[in-house]
Amino acid sequence: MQLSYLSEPSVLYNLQYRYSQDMIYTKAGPVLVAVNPFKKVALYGNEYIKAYRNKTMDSPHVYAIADSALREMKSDEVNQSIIISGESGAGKTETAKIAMQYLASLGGGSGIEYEILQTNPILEAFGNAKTLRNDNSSRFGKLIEIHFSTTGRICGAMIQTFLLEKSRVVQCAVGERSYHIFYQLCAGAPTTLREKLNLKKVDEYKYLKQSCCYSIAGVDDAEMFRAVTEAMNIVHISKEDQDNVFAMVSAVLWLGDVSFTIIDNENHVEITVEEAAETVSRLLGCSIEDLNLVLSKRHMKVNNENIVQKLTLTQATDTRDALAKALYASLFEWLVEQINKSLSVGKRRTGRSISILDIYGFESI
Ligand SMILES: Nc1ncnc2c1ncn2[C@@H]1O[C@H](COP(=O)(O)OP(=O)(O)OP(=O)(O)O)[C@@H](O)[C@H]1O
Repeated sequence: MQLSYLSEPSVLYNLQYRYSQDMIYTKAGPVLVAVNPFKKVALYGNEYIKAYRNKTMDSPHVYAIADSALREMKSDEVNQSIIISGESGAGKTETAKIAMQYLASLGGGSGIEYEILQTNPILEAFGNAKTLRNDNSSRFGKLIEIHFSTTGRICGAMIQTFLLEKSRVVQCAVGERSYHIFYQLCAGAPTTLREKLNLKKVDEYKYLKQSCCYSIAGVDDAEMFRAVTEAMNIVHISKEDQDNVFAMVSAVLWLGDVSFTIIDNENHVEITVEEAAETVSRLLGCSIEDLNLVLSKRHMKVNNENIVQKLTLTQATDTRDALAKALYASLFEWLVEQINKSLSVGKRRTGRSISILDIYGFESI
């Protein structure tokens, strides 16, 4: 904002110069430009929060943006929105979390702010994956609406998610991973759960094997699994529901291993009754016959008549993958629903809100 001559080279030079001094934030009118440092920078924490709250610090920062949203919400009595945009790996999700931390710190007190922050590990486990650009890439868009009471305290929140990348569940490029939760569950499930869900090692599942990538440098999936279950406890997802969630995650993995046997010379198939089919039907709570019916036959209604068409190998494989994607997407939606119930504002919704939009990056090469 202080540049005398505004041109692309001078803007870029200044961004680069500031970046080299670890000044990753620059102000351009009401817009904050954040350049991903890809390392820990000493710009966050209680001291900084205090300084921005007391206005003893005024250099460009996400805290300053969150602070003005909070102030304007209170003084003008108008709801505020913070829109975070940028390409994949730019730092949107981290920036959204930093803004949430500031709001939680200033508007906290009831304890609900801690629950709101704990939704991050859950949504990241089920909706983030390692891509070639970003080890923790959000594969969905998120809008979080944080509600404040008339006294300016956080009283609840509502999360909306958009466009989860379902195809990743069944197909994944070499060097990338599917959703973190698959690896976390296999690495961190305690023995009893492991036996109940008949869990194998990650490199034994067809869906996970195709990308030849099982771990992320510096990330302990078993430890992350414990963090996710802890976060689920905090947002009041019962132990029984958690077990059901993990049963569905395991069912999706095992679905990828369900194979078919050709039964005639027109390439029609039936499900092969072996460990994969048995495990899937047990975890889903249906019989193998029902699973076979769903995966190897198509039911149609023509002129009020029910017609059953046998599927070929390719069609049955596509149906199996579609079921895996639909199961996973429903599970993700269900989780968001449970989180929203736990954070529900309900009758406490008396004041205003600040929304943070973190919409996922576009891969431009
Ligand atoms: N302020 C920051 N300080 C330190 N590291 C950061 C910061 N912002 C981002 N990073 C690093 O960059 C990585 C990618 O950031 P992030 O996941 O927020 O990107 P994104 O824009 O949300 O990407 P996608 O669209 O793929 O989800 C983070 O995992 C973290 O390592």
